[in-house]
Amino acid sequence: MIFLDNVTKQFVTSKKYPGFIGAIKGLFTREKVIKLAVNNISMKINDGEVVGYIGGNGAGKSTTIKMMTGILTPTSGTCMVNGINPAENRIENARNIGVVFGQRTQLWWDLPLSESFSILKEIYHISSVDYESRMEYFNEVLGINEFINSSVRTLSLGQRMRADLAAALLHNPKVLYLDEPTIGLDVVVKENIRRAIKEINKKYNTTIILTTHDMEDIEELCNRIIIIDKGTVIYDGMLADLMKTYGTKCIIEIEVKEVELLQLNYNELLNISKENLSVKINKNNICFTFNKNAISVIDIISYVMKRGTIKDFKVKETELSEIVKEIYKKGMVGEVLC
Ligand SMILES: Nc1ncnc2c1ncn2[C@@H]1O[C@H](COP(=O)(O)OP(=O)(O)OP(=O)(O)O)[C@@H](O)[C@H]1O
Repeated sequence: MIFLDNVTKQFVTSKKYPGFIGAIKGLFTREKVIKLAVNNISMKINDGEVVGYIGGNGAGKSTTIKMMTGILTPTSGTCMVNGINPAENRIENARNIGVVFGQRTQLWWDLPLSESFSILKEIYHISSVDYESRMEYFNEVLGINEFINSSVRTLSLGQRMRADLAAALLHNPKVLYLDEPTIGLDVVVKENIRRAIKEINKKYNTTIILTTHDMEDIEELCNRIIIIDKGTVIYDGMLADLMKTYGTKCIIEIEVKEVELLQLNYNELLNISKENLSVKINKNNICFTFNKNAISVIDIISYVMKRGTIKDFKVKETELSEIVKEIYKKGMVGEVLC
């Protein structure tokens, strides 16, 4: 279990002055600047959960993960990972965690991949029996045997990500931190990586903390999300609840045959305010943008069908990426959309 209670991290840096004179001045003045990167956050993540930890650039995600991995010490508050204080027991904590950074590899660049795995086996004191069975499993879910004898520098980005994931999991850690695990990958490889992550979570009950800007990763992998903004947790709950509350906007575009249908006042006829339904006409298309809590897709379609012929229609629901974009811009105030 991961447990954070009122955790704060502040960085103290020296004030920088612009230009050459500024640089000289900086040498003689000791003016400090305090940056509150993480501000009093609390969370509890149970074993086996897959949690999306998201936020805009500079929100405080990496700082939080660094405290969970023991790289940084909290300025105040309690951070415990599987009963261990990571900053005080870095080595013990390292045995329980795996980390994958999409942007950089943790493997030995010039060595064949098989050698990297052999080194990790020794570092983590993995028994030969466990090593063999895990390698077999990683080949099943990640297909690593295809390139096991190639040096890491020659691997494609997709192969390298699969190798990095296997390497992070070789010692069967209880917690896996994934930082942008699908960045730069094509859609097929992304799908494979996500499927492997799901399988590994199911097989080993690994707790997974995923930080990403890719909302498809979140939708595919996480039931729960935690959103951080300016160092503060602004949402911690089920993804489905966030979608239900904030994903109320829906768009239907209906192509009709009769021109009379284009001239109706739908707000009046459907008895619905302009706030909950806006209608735009474009050639023979009527575009309804509406709040799903006020009126349903079926209501609108059946109303139009009763009065004329529908040639075609398209429905577009609000995507998670749109909701999250609005939350990053405006915070969690009121209904974000519609
Ligand atoms: N070592 C440091 N010294 C001073 N300030 C820092 C340090 N590390 C991070 N910060 C600041 O703390 C804030 C949070 O940074 P952090 O790296 O945790 O954000 P993030 O959410 O991971 O962002 P991104 O998505 O861009 O990686 C930022 O304003 C950053 O500039």
